[in-house]
Amino acid sequence: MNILINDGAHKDTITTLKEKGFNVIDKHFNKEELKEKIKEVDVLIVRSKTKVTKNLIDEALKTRNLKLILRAGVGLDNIDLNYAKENGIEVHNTPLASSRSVAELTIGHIMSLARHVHISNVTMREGKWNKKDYKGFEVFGKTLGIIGFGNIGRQTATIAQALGMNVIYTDKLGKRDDCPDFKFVQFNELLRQSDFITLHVPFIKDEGYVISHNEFKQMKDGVFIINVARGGVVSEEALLRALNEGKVAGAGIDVFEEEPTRNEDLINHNKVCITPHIGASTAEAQERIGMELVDKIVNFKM
Ligand SMILES: NC(=O)c1ccc[n+]([C@@H]2O[C@H](COP(=O)([O-])OP(=O)(O)OC[C@H]3O[C@@H](n4cnc5c(N)ncnc54)[C@H](O)[C@@H]3O)[C@@H](O)[C@H]2O)c1
Ligand SMILES: O=C(O)CC[C@@H](O)C(=O)O
Repeated sequence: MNILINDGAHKDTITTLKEKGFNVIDKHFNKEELKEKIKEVDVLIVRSKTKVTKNLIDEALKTRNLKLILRAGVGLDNIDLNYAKENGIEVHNTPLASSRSVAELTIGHIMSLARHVHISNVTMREGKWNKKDYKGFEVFGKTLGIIGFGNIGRQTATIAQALGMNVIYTDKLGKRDDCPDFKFVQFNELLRQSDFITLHVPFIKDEGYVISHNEFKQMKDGVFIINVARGGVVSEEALLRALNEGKVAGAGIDVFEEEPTRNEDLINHNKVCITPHIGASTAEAQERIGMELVDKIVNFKM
């Protein structure tokens, strides 16, 4: 069986797959190259970089070798899921393997914003000692509003609660009966009550932004926004305006409407703590993801 790992994988994943007798191609093919390569592949493994579009699937269908697409991670927005399934190609992700890592990055952004860590790193390297400008605040007692109370949202809630934050959440599926420690509120109520708002929802193209101009208007003055979910769930244009008008005091952003982002206004904004889509980029998450991929391949019935 030919397995193409197009966006890299943990070294143990590759070794284990080879030991089990699979032919592993651990190499990145760009969009054009992949159109050819996909014809000889049985299993395609991708992270977020490779876009598995209808066109790419059409190329695969010319030989019908491709039977399984594995997303080494959670979000399936880079894969044309319906088209793959309609054509008998199975698609799976690794839904739990990175939740803790993404939640920890969320808390990292919160702490950085509260204490100016991100901007101190910039100004100190410019030779400045801006001690007076960097009076922060404790997160203890502050209200964290979580939009999307799935795997990552709930992990974030647990850590935030341990820090003494008052956690409220909303979810399109409503109140979760298995989470009695956390208070469910309606979406608009969460916008009004929160000091920090963090999103942990999937990007669904047809649904558009979850947070845009109208939602910013309803928030507290001086609110902080964290988006480690997906570019496209928060409007970058609306966020920049809210930051510049002072409505939003700071933002922690790991994901962008276009990646790699070229949004210089966002990248260079003093009130933005920024990371290059590294939510799942920890040794532990990648190892767990890798082992889950191996299990899925070994148990896949060709
Ligand atoms: N930054 C990263 O590296 C990174 C890593 C992993 C996942 N992610 C992103 O995080 C997202 C969430 O991951 P998860 O594992 O928690 O997913 P999940 O499916 O466990 O939870 C998502 C929750 O959001 C809810 N939801 C969906 N749309 C909503 C909306 N508009 N308003 C309110 N609730 C809504 C769902 O009902 C669900 O409970 C993923 O879809 C992915 O895009 C990012
Ligand atoms: O591939 C990555 O590193 C990002 C993964 C992350 O966004 C996910 O949805 O799992």
